[in-house]
Amino acid sequence: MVQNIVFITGNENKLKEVKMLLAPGESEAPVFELTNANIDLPEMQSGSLEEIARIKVSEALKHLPEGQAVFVEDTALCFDEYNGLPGAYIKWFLKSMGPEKIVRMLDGFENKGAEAVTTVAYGDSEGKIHIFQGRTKGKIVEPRGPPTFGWDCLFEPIEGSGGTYAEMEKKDKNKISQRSKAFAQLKEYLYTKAA
Ligand SMILES: O=c1[nH]c(=O)c2ncn([C@@H]3O[C@H](COP(=O)(O)OP(=O)(O)OP(=O)(O)O)[C@@H](O)[C@H]3O)c2[nH]1
Ligand SMILES: [Mg+2]
Repeated sequence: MVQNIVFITGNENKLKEVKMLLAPGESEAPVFELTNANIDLPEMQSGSLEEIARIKVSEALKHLPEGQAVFVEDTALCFDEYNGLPGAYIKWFLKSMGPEKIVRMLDGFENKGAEAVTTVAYGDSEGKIHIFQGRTKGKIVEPRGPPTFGWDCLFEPIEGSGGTYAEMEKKDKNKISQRSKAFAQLKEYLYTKAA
């Protein structure tokens, strides 16, 4: 039976990527159907990315009928020189400063290293929570590429071919991004559980 799973997010760019990442492969029979709900969930902030995602999905479960499977994700951008900050707070830094000033936060530091982290929390039909996490290392650079998605224009992944996320085709970003690594684990879990 094809199970329905709801992805709760207010972020159109995330939704676009996640739809691509969870699409069944050519030889795969779909085991779940993905729908989306834009519910503005309260986001508890914490130093623990896992705890943020866990609480976020618990909030989501409160809005849904019992037995509905759901997932959320929370994405952080962690600077090496800041010992992991801004982390999950990057959203608020972006909102108040914009990408240009975020780059200036590393002026005076030689090490521009950063790590993008996506943490997925999946609440299954029994309300049990499963956590999956993907990480991609890179560096913070002067903005390059269209400023359409958060900090995409200032993050240059090491695994890529030298471009920022914003300069990459979606399909290429999806080969190496922290989000693709986290969702590959969720997909694997959903497919093996159904087997
Ligand atoms: O350049 C980017 N490439 C990415 O791959 C990416 N993923 C997330 N973000 C941004 O980082 C903050 C995360 O906050 P966040 O995880 O709470 O997201 P959100 O509040 O926008 O959506 P949601 O919580 O409703 O799902 C938000 O400012 C997002 O726009 C990204 N920026
Ligand atoms: Mg959010």
